[in-house]
Amino acid sequence: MFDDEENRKKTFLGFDFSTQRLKALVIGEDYKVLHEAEVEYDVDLPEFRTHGGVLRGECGEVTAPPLLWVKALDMVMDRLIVAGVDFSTVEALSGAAQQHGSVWWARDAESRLGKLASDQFLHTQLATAFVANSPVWLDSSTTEDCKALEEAVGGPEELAKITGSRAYERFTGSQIRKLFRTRERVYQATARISLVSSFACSLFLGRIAPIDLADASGMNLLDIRSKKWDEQALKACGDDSLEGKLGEPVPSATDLGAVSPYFVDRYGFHSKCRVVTFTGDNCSALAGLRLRSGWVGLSLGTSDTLLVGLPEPAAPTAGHVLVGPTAHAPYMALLCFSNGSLTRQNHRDRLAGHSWDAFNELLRATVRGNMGYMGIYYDTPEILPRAPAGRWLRDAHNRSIDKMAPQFEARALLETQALARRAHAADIGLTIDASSRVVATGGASVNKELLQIFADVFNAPVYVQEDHANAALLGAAIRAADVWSEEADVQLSGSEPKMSPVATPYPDHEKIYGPMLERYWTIVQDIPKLDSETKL
Ligand SMILES: Nc1ncnc2c1ncn2[C@@H]1O[C@H](COP(=O)(O)OP(=O)(O)O)[C@@H](O)[C@H]1O
Ligand SMILES: O=C(CO)[C@@H](O)[C@H](O)COP(=O)(O)O
Repeated sequence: MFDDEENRKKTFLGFDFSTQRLKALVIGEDYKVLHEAEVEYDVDLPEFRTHGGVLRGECGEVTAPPLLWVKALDMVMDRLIVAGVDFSTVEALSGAAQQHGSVWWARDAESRLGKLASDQFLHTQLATAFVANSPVWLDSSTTEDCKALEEAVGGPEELAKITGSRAYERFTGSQIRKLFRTRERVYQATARISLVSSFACSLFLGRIAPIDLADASGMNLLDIRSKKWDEQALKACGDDSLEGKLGEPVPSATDLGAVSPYFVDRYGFHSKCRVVTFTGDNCSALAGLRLRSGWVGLSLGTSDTLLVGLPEPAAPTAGHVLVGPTAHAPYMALLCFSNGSLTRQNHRDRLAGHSWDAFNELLRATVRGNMGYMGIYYDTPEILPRAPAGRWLRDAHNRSIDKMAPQFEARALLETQALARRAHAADIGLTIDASSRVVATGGASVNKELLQIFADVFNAPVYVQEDHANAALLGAAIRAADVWSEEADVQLSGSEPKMSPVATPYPDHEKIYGPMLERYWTIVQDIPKLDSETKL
């Protein structure tokens, strides 16, 4: 280690508080990954009794205990030490988190954050810092609140024009409204409301961190043009205290200050280590992939999402437009499908045991197009299209069937998922042409059989980033590095990400998947209760 401040080794730390696990990674000045660690909630913290990182209620409520995330942070920090991280070299840190979830802080929480004892874990000191479990993005229990919010601002189109989205059950505005309506005492006992991203940031900052503008766009409360809270939407979701509980949102590239003394004393961070605004995981993935025009990001995490950078805001009829996380992407479009990796994993377990290799063997036992068998599998209520949990299977004549052989089920699940992603992307006007490429990331992006299906269905080559399979996590560290470099006026050698093609479409893709794309819409029409007022 050098004594000279300028020549000191410089590293950047990123976190991803995602649905199923907390991941952390350290990059060097060249943005190459030096160390990594993760904590899987279900496995490493079984005392919280989560399944897939969440707790499910009987009427579509899905929550997570915020203390789970705090304890996971205690654990991941220790795992980073074991991995050999020297925290004194970290110049800046930032993070990503699952979007839309809200954290409800008790009155004395902020003062506690400011005077944490460094000889104790965070989770023992913050055990009573929260007044409620956190509703998360899988929650679908707020249909009534969505309707009221849309009515209050003049209808769904008007809400989409202002906030970038029609009302969605999982968005924070309707979640806040529900808590205000059904648990008013808890609402009144709440000093501040954070998103999961700003909550996680607060732990490092030692005070409640401001909400990031990109992630704030997933609340149905922010005017995405003026970048201020929308008064009508706030009024529809809470009382006069709501604006104060949320605080003023800030751009994603904001240096919020130095890391709290707790981390300096306990882990040996430099006292000047900067904390950069934490953002939503999809926003962070867009930043980590550094998407160019014509490229479509495909995040295959617990949810599947499609991400595209936009030069200007828009009012989508479906999906979302968010304030962008970087100067290169002033706005971004996001399509989210709730039945992603966890649904694939459930059916893998059912059809092939606990092995992806065995599942891929099943896929290889069938042909592309699956002899006409198709299947929509919603283990959890779906967001796009808005639909209840259920299963809709079809034979080659489009007749409804109850079951099919395991190899046909395996391919039907994956092909119909990819067709749905393409169909809904086309529905919001996303065109795929000869210059398009799909850039895949997230846990399932290591599965080449799956990526081949996406290449054929999208008629575009699928690339993955060579540096790391998790762009949200890498994006968090890169954002920290970019903000630090700008402020310190120090050029870092971090280069453009290296992308490798992993799947290219076969010449007969259109013949096979063109008709299936049309059949997808006919199956969707058979799914009951699709109107916006029906409870999921
Ligand atoms: N080889 C694979 N094929 C398909 N899916 C995989 C494979 N390996 C891991 N996954 C899936 O990746 C998911 C986790 O992805 P990740 O991006 O970490 O999710 P999240 O960020 O939402 O917690 C798991 O649900 C798992 O099923
Ligand atoms: O709700 C959304 C996006 O609108 C989800 O994409 C969450 O942000 C969860 O992300 P993953 O844990 O699946 O990456």
